[in-house]
Amino acid sequence: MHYNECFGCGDDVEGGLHIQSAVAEGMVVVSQFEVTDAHQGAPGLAHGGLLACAFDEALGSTVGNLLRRPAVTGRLETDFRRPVPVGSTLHIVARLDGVAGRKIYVSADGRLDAEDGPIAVQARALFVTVGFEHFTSHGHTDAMQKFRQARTREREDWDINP
Ligand SMILES: CCCCC/C=C\C/C=C\C/C=C\C/C=C\CCCC(=O)SCCNC(=O)CCNC(=O)[C@H](O)C(C)(C)COP(=O)(O)OP(=O)(O)OC[C@H]1O[C@@H](n2cnc3c(N)ncnc32)[C@H](O)[C@@H]1OP(=O)(O)O
Repeated sequence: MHYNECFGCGDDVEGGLHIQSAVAEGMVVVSQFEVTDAHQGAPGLAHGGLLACAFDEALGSTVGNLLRRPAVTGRLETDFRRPVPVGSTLHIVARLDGVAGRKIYVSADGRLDAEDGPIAVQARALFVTVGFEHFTSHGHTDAMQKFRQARTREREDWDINP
C-alpha cells in the first residue's frame, strides 16, 4: 500500500524521496532511492539522516507489504559503510527477520547503483504493531480522512505491489 502524502513514497510530495518498493522473489521487498542534489549533506554526498529516512521507508514498506498490518517504527539503526554520491541510486533489499507479539524485526542492505553493487548502507529496525486509533488519536483527523477517501477511490486495500 501507498500513501500519496508520505514523505518517503508519496508521488505528489514536492521534495519527497519518491521511493518505490515492490515485493520480490524470496519474500524480500526491493526499493530504489535516487539521490538528488536536494538530498545532500556534505558537498556532493547524501545526507545521513535522509538515508536513514529512506531505510525507514523501505523497512516500513516491508512490514506493510509482507504483514499487512499497521505498525510504526520503534527503533531504527543504520550503518553507513560507504559515501552515497548525488546522482547514484541506492538499491535496497529488505527482509522480515522475525515477529514476537507486537514486535516486528526487519533489516535491509542498500547497494550502490546496481542490485549487486557494493553495500553502502545497512539498517535494522523494530516496528511495533498498532491499532488504527494510533493514527486517529495522535494524527490530524483531516489526514486520516484523506487517506481513507483515497483508499476507497482506488479500491486498493493492502494490495501487494500496487
Ligand atoms: C491507516 C493508516 C495505515 C498506516 C500504515 C502503517 C504502517 C505501515 C504499513 C505500510 C505502509 C507502507 C510504507 C510505510 C513506510 C514507512 C513507514 C514509516 C514509519 C514511521 O515513520 S512511524 C513514525 C515514527 N514512529 C513513531 O512515531 C512511533 C512513536 N512511538 C510510539 O507510538 C510508541 O512508543 C510505540 C507504539 C512504538 C510503542 O508504544 P506502546 O505503548 O504501544 O507499546 P510498548 O511501549 O509496550 O512497546 C511494545 C513492545 O515494543 C518494545 N519497544 C517499543 N519501543 C521500543 C524501542 N524503541 N526499542 C526497543 N523496544 C521497544 C517494548 O519494549 C514492548 O516490548 P515487550 O512487549 O516485549 O515488552
